[in-house]
Amino acid sequence: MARVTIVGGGPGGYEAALVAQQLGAEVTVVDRDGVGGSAVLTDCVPSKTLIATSELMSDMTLARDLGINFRDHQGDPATELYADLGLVNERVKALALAQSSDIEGRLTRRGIRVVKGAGRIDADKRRVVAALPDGGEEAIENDAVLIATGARPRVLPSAQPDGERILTWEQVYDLDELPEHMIVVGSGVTGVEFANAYLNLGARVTLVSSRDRVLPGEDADAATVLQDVLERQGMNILGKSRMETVTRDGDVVTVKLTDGREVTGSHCVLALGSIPNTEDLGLAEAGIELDEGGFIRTDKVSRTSAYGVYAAGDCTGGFMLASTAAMAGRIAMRHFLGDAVIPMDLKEVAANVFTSPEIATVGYSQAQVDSGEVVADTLRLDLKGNPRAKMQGISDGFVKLISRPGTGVVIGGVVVGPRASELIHPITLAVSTGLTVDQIANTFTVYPSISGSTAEAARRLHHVE
Ligand SMILES: Cc1cc2nc3c(=O)[nH]c(=O)nc-3n(C[C@H](O)[C@H](O)[C@H](O)COP(=O)(O)OP(=O)(O)OC[C@H]3O[C@@H](n4cnc5c(N)ncnc54)[C@H](O)[C@@H]3O)c2cc1C
Ligand SMILES: NC(=O)c1ccc[n+]([C@@H]2O[C@H](COP(=O)([O-])OP(=O)(O)OC[C@H]3O[C@@H](n4cnc5c(N)ncnc54)[C@H](O)[C@@H]3O)[C@@H](O)[C@H]2O)c1
Repeated sequence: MARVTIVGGGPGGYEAALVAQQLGAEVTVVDRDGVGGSAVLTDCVPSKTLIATSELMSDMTLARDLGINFRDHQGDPATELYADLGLVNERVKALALAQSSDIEGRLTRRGIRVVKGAGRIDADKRRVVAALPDGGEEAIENDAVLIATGARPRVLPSAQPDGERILTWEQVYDLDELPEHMIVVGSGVTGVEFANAYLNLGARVTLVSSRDRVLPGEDADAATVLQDVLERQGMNILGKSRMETVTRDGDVVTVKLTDGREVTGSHCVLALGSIPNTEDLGLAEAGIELDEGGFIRTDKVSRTSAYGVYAAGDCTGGFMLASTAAMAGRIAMRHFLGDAVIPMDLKEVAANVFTSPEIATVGYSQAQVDSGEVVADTLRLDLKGNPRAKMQGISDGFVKLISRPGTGVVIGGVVVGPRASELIHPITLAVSTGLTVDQIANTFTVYPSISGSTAEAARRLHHVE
């Protein structure tokens, strides 16, 4: 029986473990901080649970537009909603811990051994050494190793988190009161999601964005729509602003920008990107190549430069998502254990920014079309003309389709709107299976529905010969 050791129990590691066990291997997962990884314990799951509450707050704030008012027990109008952040965060942490223990239970029920400890590859690659919490060590012999150790928040010497008012995204769940004024530094996906969540929860929010618009890596039209909505709702977005230092004096946090300006608030979240957990793993000694950012270099079937050693997930960089981590881990195990392998195609990855509105994307981007990297037709259809959107009071958002000229094969798409994360699926299916705009256009959609706009966009891309 082939023996596989997986170092890291996040989505990259635990999904691989399940596949390897299914394919007949004897599997050990060595995990340091809790099965489920950062995805479940500190990043993806807690942030999306917090956002679920913040979305509800935002919907309730908009209820008046749809004819709903609130009144108190005496029948007097009540207008003020507030979030009890202590309760919200208790729910967030409980849900994350429960999910971690569900996953661990699933692994152990399948006969996968979980070792709590920090793993590293021995100079002899056939062995992983786990440093155990009691100070002891365990050497685990194996035929293949998967490294899936993830990444952690990037911090700077000039902006040291104190866990109370200057926070990484992992530390925000210990807040028991809503910050009066939250300053979010960094306007990538993490920064924008937190800025939007705290705004919806009722905090004053300033977002320090180093570029001229938020979400520099996303579709420019989508980022512009989101930025307009956030500013309309009162967020102070400081564009082209780089944080130099963050300091705290009592209850006041000061963010100093490189141009000398200063912003003061009650709290600050640092969302400056991630660095890979690739130190102290014995990688260099095992002949495993890293790139200049410290990420493990892998090929499309998750092989590293060392025979028998695979890597998956955030420690390899690229598209840093739970879904891609899980897929890379599964691919590694299928490859090693001789099952049919379909190499990872990043053009088929659907991703979502969980803001209000959400931004979901798949495939080639408008930027790639505009730069000439890919030749395509693009069409953007705003949701404000959609009957369901009108009924629901949705005025911001659009569907964008990107298709090959001539054949009409769909190669990309963007949806901006409520639950865009769900609406992107048919477009993802089209991209991965090569459907044409005409096939989408000729598929029934429910009337009235937001997805009617996807079909309508496809109809508008039809070429009459
Ligand atoms: C705030 C935030 C929100 C996010 N939201 C989403 C989202 O909504 N959707 C999405 O798809 N992605 C999201 N992501 C990205 C997603 O969380 C990551 O891509 C995902 O966690 C990567 O999984 P992984 O298995 O590579 O690593 P991780 O989840 O980081 O797991 C790695 C595990 O390895 C362990 N480990 C590290 N070193 C060792 C060692 N030496 N020995 C043993 N164990 C070790 C760690 O303790 C951890 O348990 C978000 C990221 C952030 C920061
Ligand atoms: N919904 C999701 O799926 C989700 C949510 C969060 C994160 N993620 C993933 O995690 C990965 C990382 O995203 P991220 O947003 O954490 O990191 P990022 O690297 O994309 O963004 C960090 C931002 O911080 C800015 N920055 C750095 N130093 C700064 C300074 N001194 N002053 C001002 N700005 C500064 C950078 O310019 C950059 O725009 C992404 O690949 C993303 O896909 C996914």
